[in-house]
Amino acid sequence: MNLPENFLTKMKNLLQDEYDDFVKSYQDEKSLALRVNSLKVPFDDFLQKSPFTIEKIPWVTEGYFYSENDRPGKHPFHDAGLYYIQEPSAMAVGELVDPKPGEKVLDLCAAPGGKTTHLASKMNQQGFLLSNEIHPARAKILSQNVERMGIKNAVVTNETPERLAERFPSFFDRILVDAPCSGEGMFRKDEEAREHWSLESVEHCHVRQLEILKHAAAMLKPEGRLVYSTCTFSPEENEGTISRFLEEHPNFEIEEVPTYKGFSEGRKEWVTNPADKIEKTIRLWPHLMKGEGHYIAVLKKKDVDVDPHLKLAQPKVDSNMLKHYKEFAKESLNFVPNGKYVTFNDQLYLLPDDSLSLHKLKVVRPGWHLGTFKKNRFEPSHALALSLKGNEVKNKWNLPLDSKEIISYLKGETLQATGDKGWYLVEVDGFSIGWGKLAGNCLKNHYPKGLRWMGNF
Ligand SMILES: C[S@@+](CC[C@H](N)C(=O)[O-])C[C@H]1O[C@@H](n2cnc3c(N)ncnc32)[C@H](O)[C@@H]1O
Repeated sequence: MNLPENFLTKMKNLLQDEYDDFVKSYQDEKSLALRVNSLKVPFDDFLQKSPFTIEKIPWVTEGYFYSENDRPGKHPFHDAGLYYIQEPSAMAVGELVDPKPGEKVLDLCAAPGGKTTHLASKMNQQGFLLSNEIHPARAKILSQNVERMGIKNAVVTNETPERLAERFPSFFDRILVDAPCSGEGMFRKDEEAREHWSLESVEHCHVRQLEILKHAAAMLKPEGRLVYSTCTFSPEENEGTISRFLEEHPNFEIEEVPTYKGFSEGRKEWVTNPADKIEKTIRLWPHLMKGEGHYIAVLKKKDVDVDPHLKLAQPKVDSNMLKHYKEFAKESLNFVPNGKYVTFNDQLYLLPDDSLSLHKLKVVRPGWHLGTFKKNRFEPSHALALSLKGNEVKNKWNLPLDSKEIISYLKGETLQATGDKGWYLVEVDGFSIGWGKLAGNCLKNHYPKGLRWMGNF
């Protein structure tokens, strides 16, 4: 593996005796892992049904290593949102954000959604999760992952931290800044990160990180938790960024959090003017644990803010559309999902509790997508299917994991079926995966075209 020369020299100076072990770790295979989505499947059920060879990751409640012979990315359980494939060190971040159901949580740099889907799983569909991504194409991928994992209480935006800070002053209980960084910790798995790296990019990232943190700080409630993480080793972007941030924000302090075997301390001696307790921040090293390089700092806001005047959402909803939706819900579901509805063009959504006005923000997903209006009828969305359980619908069509039909369904083919006419929640081994519409002994396939499997399986 070709590692940048300047990077190696810098690491040698920093790590000294440890350097040889560090460099050797680049010859090891990267660790493969997945995180079980507790919104879709209780852990015990997953362990019983898992088709993979898995082993618990000590530092993550929901995390498991899988073996290199497994292919969890191309599996019906993946499409059903039973797990998210995620780097094992990255899972430590969600554990330390530790959001609780009912809280208001912001993930400011969220795409493609590894950590957002982890936070959502811990929130258990209760509270308000704002997942933001500044790059439009990446924000779309984030939104797709929110959908695949069956998350109901997330809003996805494509905004700058600055514009969000204007809208959400002192609002969130917890904020995650998983900052854009020079990516040194990902060199083992990401060739692009190796190619784009330079000493200048490290400095550039440090400046951008401080800017993002400044806006995050303004959005946190007093006593709230701000978690900062990177996937790089450079002290400038880790202890350096945090020390500088704390200098500029004396109303924040480093919080001590429990760590695990293989986690290391922040390095005071690697920066000038280190913040008090900087050694209580966390470094994850590839030569000391089974995972890539990461840095995590958990901060607490100490001050008491003035009451910010927040503008609650006053969503607009088309009453005709709502009528059709309620008819669909009465015919096809065992309950009517309700709350604050909002219509965007021909789409119907439910806002999470505590939503503020999203007016004039770039919104990719304003909440739980329920469906679309088409010529005086309502068509349920894929997001609705993925977040429903079998006992919540009138009709369901279960396809066993080892059946040919599940692959046919994922390819978009029509299935033979008999039963009452109408919408059926299609399941794989009891887990919702999409919709089908039954008429005349055929289950018409409503698996989204863009997600359909191609080729032979
Ligand atoms: C480390 S990645 C996030 C990974 C994500 N949290 C996950 O777990 O899947 C950092 C993200 O920050 C975004 N970003 C880049 N510049 C930014 C800026 N100025 N403000 C906010 N986010 C930015 C990048 O597009 C990228 O998606």
